[in-house]
Amino acid sequence: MPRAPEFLHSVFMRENPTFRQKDRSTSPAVDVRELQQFYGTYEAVRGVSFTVARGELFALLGTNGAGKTTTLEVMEGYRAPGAGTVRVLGLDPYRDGPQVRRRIGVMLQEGGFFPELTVRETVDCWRGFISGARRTREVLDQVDLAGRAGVRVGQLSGGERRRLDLALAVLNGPELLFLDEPTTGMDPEARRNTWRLVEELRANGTTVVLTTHYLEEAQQLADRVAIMTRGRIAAAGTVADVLSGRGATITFRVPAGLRADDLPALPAPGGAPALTGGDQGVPRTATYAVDRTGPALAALHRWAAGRDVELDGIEVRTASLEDVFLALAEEGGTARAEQTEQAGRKAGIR
Ligand SMILES: Nc1ncnc2c1ncn2[C@@H]1O[C@H](COP(=O)(O)OP(=O)(O)OP(=O)(O)O)[C@@H](O)[C@H]1O
Repeated sequence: MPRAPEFLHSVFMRENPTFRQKDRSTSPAVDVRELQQFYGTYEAVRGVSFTVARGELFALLGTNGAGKTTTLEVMEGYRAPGAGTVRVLGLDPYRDGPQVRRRIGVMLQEGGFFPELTVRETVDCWRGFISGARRTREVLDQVDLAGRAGVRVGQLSGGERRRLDLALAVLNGPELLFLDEPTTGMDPEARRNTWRLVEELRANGTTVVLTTHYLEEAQQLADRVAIMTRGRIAAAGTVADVLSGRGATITFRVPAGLRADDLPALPAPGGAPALTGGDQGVPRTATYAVDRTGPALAALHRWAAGRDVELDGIEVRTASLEDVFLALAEEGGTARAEQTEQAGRKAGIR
């Protein structure tokens, strides 16, 4: 037997199908299905699907021109989907724009500010557009700009401007925050402070969707990531999911007096190591790329014990997000070729 509030809730939901459809608590924060987006005839986003759960921090990664910002702009309601469906907090962000915008915060790649206004005046000015906005002082404290409140925006550093962008994005106390490359232009300390702030927001229940070029940022912050290349999602999941099965490298200094032929073939793709160094005082180093570290290390230790040699400087390094990112970028065409193509297109069409 349901208790009274649950019972009333279930009756209300049954009698109000429209409300049920927009139920805030059960629908994912973001639900993107088979999204396609075109610029003229160019298909910038080619059938992308993912969901972001409430309270999750989701990072969209990818090479330049992969389609991250375009996907973000559809989620933010700035563009109608070319094909497919997008739901944000259970609503259609394009059709239900005003309703959605009240509940989300958006930090664009480049915010437009009036350089003559001070930081405080800028925030006050934005507060005028928002009902129930948070207090200026509170928001400036949160982004560590309270000490710069009286400074003209034109005199802020690049990193400080990004923090002002962030202040404006969280002014309405959003349930869902979109951050497009939030730490670009920040020094390492400011970047870490921003990570702390984003972690605090998430700890307080805010859902965060971010794009970033800093892979350690995604590795540090994200519950789940999706890596886009050329308009498609090439890998997605937790960082551990994305790294799983991506292998590792085993490196050690080649013992003195041994030739390349003396080194063992390990259970690894190709079996043989890559050799580096060996002249001008640089020690000769062997590196094996292996799928599974256990059998490869066991074989290496058997070989070393049999020859009575030391494996000096041995290091086992599992694949990082950067390794996976670069491998995927190469699979989708080299990142460099892609960037050149994008630059040409941007120059011609934008
Ligand atoms: N207004 C536009 N007109 C024409 N092409 C565009 C336009 N905006 C984006 N594009 C193209 O669409 C593709 C995806 O661009 P998008 O900005 O979404 O990529 P991105 O992954 O965010 O890249 P970056 O990391 O460089 O910001 C690119 O090839 C880009 O050149």
